[in-house]
Amino acid sequence: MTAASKNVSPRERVIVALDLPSVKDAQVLVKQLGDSISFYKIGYQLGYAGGLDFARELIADGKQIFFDLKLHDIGNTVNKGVESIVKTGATFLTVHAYPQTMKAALDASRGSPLKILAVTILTSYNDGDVTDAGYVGNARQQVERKSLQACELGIDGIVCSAEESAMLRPLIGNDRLLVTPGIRPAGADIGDQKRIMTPAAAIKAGSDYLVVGRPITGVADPKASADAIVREVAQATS
Ligand SMILES: O=c1ccn([C@@H]2O[C@H](COP(=O)(O)O)[C@@H](O)[C@H]2O)c(=O)[nH]1
Repeated sequence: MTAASKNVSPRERVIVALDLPSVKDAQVLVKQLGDSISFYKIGYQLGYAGGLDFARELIADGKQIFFDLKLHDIGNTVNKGVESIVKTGATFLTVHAYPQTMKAALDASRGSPLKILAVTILTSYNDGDVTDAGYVGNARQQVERKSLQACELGIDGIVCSAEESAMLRPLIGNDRLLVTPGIRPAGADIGDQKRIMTPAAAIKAGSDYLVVGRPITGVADPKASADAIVREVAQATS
């Protein structure tokens, strides 16, 4: 956990991934979760189904929004895209951790409250997947290399697995955020994730924010699951 997030409550540290097919489904879930959750992530599925406008509604209702759009394009395109995202009032936006991309995003967000997060190596990748993607070295080494590059450019935060949080914290310092998907409460279905940690272990390893999707959205009682995860985070931070 960083100085940058020291005043963040356990509830705000749990970001629910709204990976749902429609705004209607998302509205139902957000209502079910009520005050248990205050931070939502919108990615491809909902984003391409009206989620960008829905984000504005959530922000107007006092929720925080993480746009997980994983931008990667020529600098000018990324820069203009980020300018549009700044106007929504979102809190976080992801870009892939490529230097031109990160620089363009940071230039566009400068002076705004939007924080740019660099996606290093996806949590669904193991070492074999990293090799298949054409990288030299293993997942951990690539996460380290990309994170250092991102920090040199002045990135606001890193997206990685919580498995790398303890290794990264001393390297990236206390002012940058570690945002970690691939969170699985003990006994939860792992799905396609490969580099995972429990909520408590992730917080203890130094993660600032935990991204949780299916362990909340895919269970019979999402609110009970969310409350249990927030409790686990609270215990781990106390
Ligand atoms: O490396 C990454 C980057 C982003 N994600 C996103 O987080 C959620 C995780 O959902 P679960 O259902 O809890 O697996 C999902 O929206 C991904 O797109 C990630 O998993 N890993």
